[in-house]
Amino acid sequence: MRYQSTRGGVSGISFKDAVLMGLADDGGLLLPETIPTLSEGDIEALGRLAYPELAFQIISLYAGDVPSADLKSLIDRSYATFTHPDVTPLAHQDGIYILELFHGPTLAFKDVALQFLGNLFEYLLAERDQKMNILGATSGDTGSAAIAGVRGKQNINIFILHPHGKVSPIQELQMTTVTDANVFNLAVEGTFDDAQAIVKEIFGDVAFKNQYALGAVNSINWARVLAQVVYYFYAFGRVQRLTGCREVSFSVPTGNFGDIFAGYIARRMGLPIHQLILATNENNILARFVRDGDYSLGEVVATLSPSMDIQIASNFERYLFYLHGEDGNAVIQAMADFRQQGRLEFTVTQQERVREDFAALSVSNEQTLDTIRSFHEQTGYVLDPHTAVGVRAARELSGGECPVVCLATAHPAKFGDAVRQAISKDPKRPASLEGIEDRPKRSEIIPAEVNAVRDFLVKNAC
Ligand SMILES: N[C@@H](CCOP(=O)(O)O)C(=O)O
Repeated sequence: MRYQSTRGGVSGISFKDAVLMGLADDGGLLLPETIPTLSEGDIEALGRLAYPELAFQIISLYAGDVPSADLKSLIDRSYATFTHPDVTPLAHQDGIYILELFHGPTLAFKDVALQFLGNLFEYLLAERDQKMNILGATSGDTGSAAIAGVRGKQNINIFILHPHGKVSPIQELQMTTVTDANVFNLAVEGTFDDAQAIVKEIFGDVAFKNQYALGAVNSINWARVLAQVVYYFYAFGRVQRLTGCREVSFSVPTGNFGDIFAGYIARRMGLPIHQLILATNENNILARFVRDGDYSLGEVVATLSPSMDIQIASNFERYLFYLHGEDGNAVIQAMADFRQQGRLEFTVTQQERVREDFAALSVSNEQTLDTIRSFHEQTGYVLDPHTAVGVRAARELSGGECPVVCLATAHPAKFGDAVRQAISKDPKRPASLEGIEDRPKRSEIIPAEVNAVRDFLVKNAC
């Protein structure tokens, strides 16, 4: 399998090189040159596998340059850190299947990919006798998961930018209480979009990127998306065996478009996904895009689901690539138009295609609280606010023709304030959060300026 950039300036590179390159050197995002397709029989057989074995089968299709035994051992180690034997168990509550993606070390779906990516980086660096400085941006969950994936590892330093004061208290503590010498938390005086723009600009300076061996942990890194494709197959297999259904719908709370893009890839591989429901909070650019073709930039607003407080979704460029018939020049033009005008126009045909690919809903804070409350009343199950956004969208948009899986992206204990507002009691705390408030902390407040981050990195790079 070879990889190409959405902007056409990089092609023919291997999986290993794509993982280490992160953002493509032409500023685009990397994608496989072809998407392998699977037969109905293959998919049914995959659906019977245990999670690590399934992950191995799917990831192998895209990572042919990693010897099988090595890949298997990387994957097995990555999922051994999950506290549930099924890795991503499926709960059935009130007619909806809840795919619990939060049993990893930092209690969010990001662990599914970042436990793997941390091990993969370590493996690739040892093989090439190289070092890496990871630079990433987080609206709350990616940061701690990436840190957990590489803390204490040899030859890797990690620099994570989060928007100062705009992540939940537990999310912040999960990052800042990791005081290993290779971990640097930077609280940026701005929004997640500011932080992500800084990261992308620094990656865009290819000479600097190469000099400091920068690595990407955000879903701009193809390995992130790939590892997330796996759980769509897993959920499909489990639900198919339970219900005998031919198709399954998925409702996906998403801010950076990575998680739902993984579902889009799964569908391109042949997974019979009936509806892919894109669920956003009040930062609704993606929902407006799907529903009305209105892709225009708004202000980032703070909501009860802070991990989705995003306007500029980085993976959107990957979808644009397909929407523009895999034409890199059209993507370059679209990205330039968006930078200049803060909006994009789509033809009627493109808008129709988008509505075939996705359904979408923007869910308000009030509706989020109402969903946590009513779901709890009906089932006793406590949703985190992001999952509540997904459940709300599933309820409103799925036609009931086939089962719906809602991706449960985080554990409710990460968002105690929102849960308390909804059900007047605290969510149960998993053991990993016990005493987190009392641990020593380390982070730096930094202006939302490229040079400030660049200087910090230069001083602290490995
Ligand atoms: N919601 C994310 C934002 C970064 O997204 P990513 O998938 O590109 O890492 C977060 O919680 O940090």
